[in-house]
Amino acid sequence: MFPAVILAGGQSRRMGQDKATVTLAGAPLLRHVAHRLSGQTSRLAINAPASPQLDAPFHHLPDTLEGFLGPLAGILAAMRFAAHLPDQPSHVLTTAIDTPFIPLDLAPRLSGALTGDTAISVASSLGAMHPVCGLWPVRLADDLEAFLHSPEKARVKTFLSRHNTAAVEFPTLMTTAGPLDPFFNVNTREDLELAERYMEILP
Ligand SMILES: Nc1nc2c(ncn2[C@@H]2O[C@H](COP(=O)(O)OP(=O)(O)OP(=O)(O)O)[C@@H](O)[C@H]2O)c(=O)[nH]1
Ligand SMILES: [Mg+2]
Repeated sequence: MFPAVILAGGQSRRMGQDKATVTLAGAPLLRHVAHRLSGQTSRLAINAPASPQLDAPFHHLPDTLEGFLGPLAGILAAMRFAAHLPDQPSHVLTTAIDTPFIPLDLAPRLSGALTGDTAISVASSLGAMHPVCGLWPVRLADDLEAFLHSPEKARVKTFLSRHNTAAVEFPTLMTTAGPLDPFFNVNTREDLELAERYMEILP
């Protein structure tokens, strides 16, 4: 199993409140993501500017580069964290704070795609890639840091295009209200209301 880092280093501008602390079905979003990752990872950390005021027993990782450089800055912090772990994992899993329905088989399926020359494995659903949800080789940390200093910097997809990347397609979740994208993204208050309704009807 690989370590995992929940990326919560964004500014939550659309939500207007730090998404790590937003409550869904009576629990912070962070709890939902951590719950869905439990059993899939060797250890869990959260990437955020400040340690969330939650009773979370997770390791806290601030970005290693300043200036809100986007999700890749969090992915770099995740790689640097993994590189210092005693078991020296080859890869680190990342996922966003605002996706409370992520697949329960996320890590094994992403890791199953790491064959041959494939360096990075990222999630996809309904034909769309979710580039912040992936398995990243720890050895690419210096390359990523150099990329973050280049003019193209922030775009995750540009970084992915520089490496052999596998996109792993995940099926929709079946609910009584129809299919639900497992990577449904809670960015706004309206998304949060929708997520509340989905929580009630998830099997
Ligand atoms: N470490 C780090 N993570 C980021 C940064 N920007 C976004 N992220 C993370 O990337 C994921 C996707 O972010 P978005 O939902 O697009 O952006 P957000 O900043 O959370 O919210 P908005 O401000 O409303 O766009 C989330 O897990 C964010 O926490 C950043 O500058 N640094
Ligand atoms: Mg988002």
